[in-house]
Amino acid sequence: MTLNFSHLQSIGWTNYFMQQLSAQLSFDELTALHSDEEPTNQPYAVFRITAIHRDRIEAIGELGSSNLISTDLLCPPEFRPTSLFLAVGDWVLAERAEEHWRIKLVVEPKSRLQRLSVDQPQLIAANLDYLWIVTSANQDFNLKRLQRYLALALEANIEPVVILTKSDLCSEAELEEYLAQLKKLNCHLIHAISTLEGTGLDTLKTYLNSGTSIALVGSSGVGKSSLLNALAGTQQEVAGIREDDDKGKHTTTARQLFFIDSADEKAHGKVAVIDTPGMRELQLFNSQQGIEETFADIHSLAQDCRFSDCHHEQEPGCKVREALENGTIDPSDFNNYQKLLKEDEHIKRRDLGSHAERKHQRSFSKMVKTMNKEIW
Ligand SMILES: Nc1nc2c(ncn2[C@@H]2O[C@H](COP(=O)(O)OP(=O)(O)OP(=O)(O)O)[C@@H](O)[C@H]2O)c(=O)[nH]1
Ligand SMILES: [Zn+2]
Repeated sequence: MTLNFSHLQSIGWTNYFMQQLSAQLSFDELTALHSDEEPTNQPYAVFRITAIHRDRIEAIGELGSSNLISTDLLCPPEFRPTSLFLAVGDWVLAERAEEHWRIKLVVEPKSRLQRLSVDQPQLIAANLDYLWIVTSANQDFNLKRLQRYLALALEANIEPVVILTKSDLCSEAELEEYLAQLKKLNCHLIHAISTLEGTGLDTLKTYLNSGTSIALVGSSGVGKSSLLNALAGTQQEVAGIREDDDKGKHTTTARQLFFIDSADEKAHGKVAVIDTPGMRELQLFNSQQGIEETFADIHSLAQDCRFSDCHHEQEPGCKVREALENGTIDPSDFNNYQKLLKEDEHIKRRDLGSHAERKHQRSFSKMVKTMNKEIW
């Protein structure tokens, strides 16, 4: 039989993930996944992680041809600590474990956002199409912080969208000035809105196509939740009904994925949105490429410096210095470029030891899994 992923598609499942999953499974496992069994006997099912709590993982999936259901997944030790191995938005294959479902593998993600939190790498979200970088048209406005978010998105190959909120708080002239500054960023999707006056919301609705996944980042109070509520038309709610019980249905957590109705004509279409209230300080790591893309103009000049290891200080033939002197590049952009790269380099050097250790652990658990498969 052909698998019916129709409900999953409305929450972001695509052929891309099917291909990844097929490549990760053995023939027998694939056959079992496509089995004709009743949902109650189905050995495997695909779920999307919607929340990661200390003691449990919430996910949403489709059993048989039933509607979407929400359930808790069992998390085996090889996926712990979850902050390293699982992210909200990840697709997982789970196997039946009596009346529960246990995570078996993570479908190779299309994109993953990560940061350093209390000196530890932490996955923020996975499989996003857009990162909505939200700032407000008042004292929160800070280009340097936006560049940091931009690097985060570009590093993860997620399309960044800059949203300037609370446009009602400033004059036309001030708004023009804010927008002029934003246009200097290496991001061509920029929108000014006011949820108070309802302006600009229609443009944002064009992003809300069925199956799309969006995360919102920005300082506390810039209006992320207000924006989401305005777009959803209602309070955010978790799609699907819970299979087992009603505990923790709306527990607040830093990492939670909600579904709002899509704005396109497809009935029952959903858009996955992740609000990130916990992300006040964003510490990037492993983000060299994202930083270079964020400052593409400076980076491309740096490629032309006479010395490949040019520090852009007093070296002869430095194209960056030259551009700084003739005003082609902004000194504050240059400072931020240098600062972010230095931070990234510093963390890389400091963490080299522990990262290598983790990589070793991961390849070890992979080896054990392969051995188990062979024994089977
Ligand atoms: N003037 C004006 N105020 C707004 C607008 N949007 C939101 N606000 C106000 O800004 C405040 C913060 O809004 P929230 O939506 O809670 O901000 P947030 O980004 O979700 O904040 P955290 O949840 O702390 O991350 C509230 O008092 C809102 O009423 C707007 O378009 N114009
Ligand atoms: Zn140089």
